[in-house]
Amino acid sequence: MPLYNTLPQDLGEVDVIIAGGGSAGCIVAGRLAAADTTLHVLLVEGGRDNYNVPSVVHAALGPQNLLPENKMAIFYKTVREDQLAGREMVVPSGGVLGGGSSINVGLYTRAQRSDYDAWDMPGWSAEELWPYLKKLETYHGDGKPEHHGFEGPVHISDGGFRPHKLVNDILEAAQAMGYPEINDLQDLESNNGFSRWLRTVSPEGRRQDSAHTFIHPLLRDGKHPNLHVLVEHQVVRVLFDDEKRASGVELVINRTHQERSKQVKQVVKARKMVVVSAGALGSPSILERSGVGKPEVLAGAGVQLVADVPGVGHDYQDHNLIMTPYLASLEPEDTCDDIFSGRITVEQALKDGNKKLGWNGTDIASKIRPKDEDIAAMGPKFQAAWDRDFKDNPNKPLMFTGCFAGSFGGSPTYGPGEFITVADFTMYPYSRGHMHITGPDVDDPLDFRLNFFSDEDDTDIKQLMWGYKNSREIMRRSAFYRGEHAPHHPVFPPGSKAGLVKLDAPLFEGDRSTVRNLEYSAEDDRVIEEHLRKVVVTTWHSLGTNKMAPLNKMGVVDKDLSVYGVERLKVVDLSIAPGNVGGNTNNTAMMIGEKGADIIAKELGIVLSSSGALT
Ligand SMILES: Cc1cc2nc3c(=O)[nH]c(=O)nc-3n(C[C@H](O)[C@H](O)[C@H](O)COP(=O)(O)OP(=O)(O)OC[C@H]3O[C@@H](n4cnc5c(N)ncnc54)[C@H](O)[C@@H]3O)c2cc1C
Repeated sequence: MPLYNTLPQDLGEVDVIIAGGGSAGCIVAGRLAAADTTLHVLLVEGGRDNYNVPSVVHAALGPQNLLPENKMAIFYKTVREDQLAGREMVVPSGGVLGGGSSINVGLYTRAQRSDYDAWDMPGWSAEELWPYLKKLETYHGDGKPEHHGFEGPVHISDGGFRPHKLVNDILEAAQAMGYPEINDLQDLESNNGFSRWLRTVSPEGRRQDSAHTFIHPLLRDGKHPNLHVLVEHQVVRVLFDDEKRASGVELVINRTHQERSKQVKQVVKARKMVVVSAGALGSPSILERSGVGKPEVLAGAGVQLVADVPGVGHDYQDHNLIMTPYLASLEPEDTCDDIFSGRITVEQALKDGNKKLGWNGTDIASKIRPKDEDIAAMGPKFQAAWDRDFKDNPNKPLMFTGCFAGSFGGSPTYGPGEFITVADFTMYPYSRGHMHITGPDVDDPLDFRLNFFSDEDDTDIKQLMWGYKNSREIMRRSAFYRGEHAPHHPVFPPGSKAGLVKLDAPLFEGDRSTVRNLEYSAEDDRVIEEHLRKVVVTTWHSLGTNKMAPLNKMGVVDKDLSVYGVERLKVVDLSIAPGNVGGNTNNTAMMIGEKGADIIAKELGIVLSSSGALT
């Protein structure tokens, strides 16, 4: 089984090196190694192996992966951001084999048709990407068969558990606000409704991360000695020959996992290609440390220039998220709280075969747009942005609103069924940040800025303000609603008509349409804005830092994912996304992995299987 945490002495040269084993990288490595067993592929992952790790396999234990002591995530820290109430923000990102797909919430969300079309690159229109979207999955949900795949390694299902009473209640509440239930919101076309969300979890309740689906089967079938996986090692930089062809990588032991007494660098050579796949926050740093980037950034970091590609690390994007808890009267068995709070131990849950272990707590979510009167209420600048970018494109949602059954993160002090948490994130924020190196080594500080809420017209904060108000109205129309959990809501002034409440019963008897919308004054809006600056966080959906676009438009890679100015070097991960997508990003990262594998295979003269099956 060629998985190592020490570089074997005889592994000095392979055909293809993939730097970063996350959602996309594992797919590239798995597809290539499976298709041609004479091709020696080395996947280098900074994090540890994830095989059968309980917090990976059981989606309900996912939040444990965000505890720093568990060493499953990389915590990228930003500079102090004044527009975010002076906070230094932290963006956790997958830091283990499988990357984000091993630690994420597991929501199965595809982008919208118009997202890929707007990328405007030959070979990357939604129509051309359909085969890759289908190839990766085995789908167990509703919808039309022509929109899904049924032979791929990644099973998509409800994971074997759903709290139906809660789900139906929220769907009815959303309907009372004008949002219908949509059978399949992941067909690239549907929009402006709620849906019973599926998960990247198998019907048996096992997480479907890229490593368990594309790497571990090959490591264990005895037929793929050509696939080598090196964990707990970081790629410092890509090496080039005199013709600026990528010829190998320089590695170091990852200090998070093993002793590295001194900066001992090791080299592995690549006969054919190097693929950088370290994610939107990891890949730009590898390129810059390799001498590919903006000359001023490289000079400041003491790195010699190889290729002048100013777009590297530029135009960072994410979605803007708020998680807002509400007081609820839920059935304890309908929430995650018992597992999160430790009332049920993992050992007990495993012993009992508790189906909640395969649950991510999120069964209902949406892709939604504001109504005309909401848009007008957000002022002329917002109206102009809407008219320009959304109005004539009904395929484009403004907001994701989803409900998490319990208190996200949990606490032993919370009573069972006492909370529900709403997640709202804006799909297409206008603000852009950046990610750059400040020195040549992996341990040098990074110059990372989210820059949320920095757009000139304040459109981004207005979008999220609408999200807060709109989801509050949906909660107010649910039967379980008992008010707002005050510590995590805006502090409205005394006498405000939008003041927080604590109730003993629902706001309606029988007919939800009797509930009237709250009224917000200008002062209330000011208070919400102040609140949002304090609570907005990453949605863990970093992308766009090595854009696929023409070089003169700050592009870093071309349509074949080749890095400008050098040869034999590709980037295959979410950093290449030139524009944002209307949904959670793991599916897009996996699609990029499939498409990247196909591009590379064609260039190397390898034939990939046309079905989704791995071998
Ligand atoms: C907590 C969390 C929750 C999320 N929830 C969802 C969700 O519910 N649904 C959804 O669709 N999306 C979700 N996402 C987002 C999704 O998982 C990511 O967009 C996706 O994983 C990105 O894939 P990628 O291949 O671009 O990068 P990643 O998966 O991040 O892979 C990059 C890999 O490179 C490694 N690496 C970094 N630097 C180096 C280096 N120098 N050398 C070697 N290796 C390196 C990292 O350890 C990592 O394994 C979530 C993400 C997180 C973190």
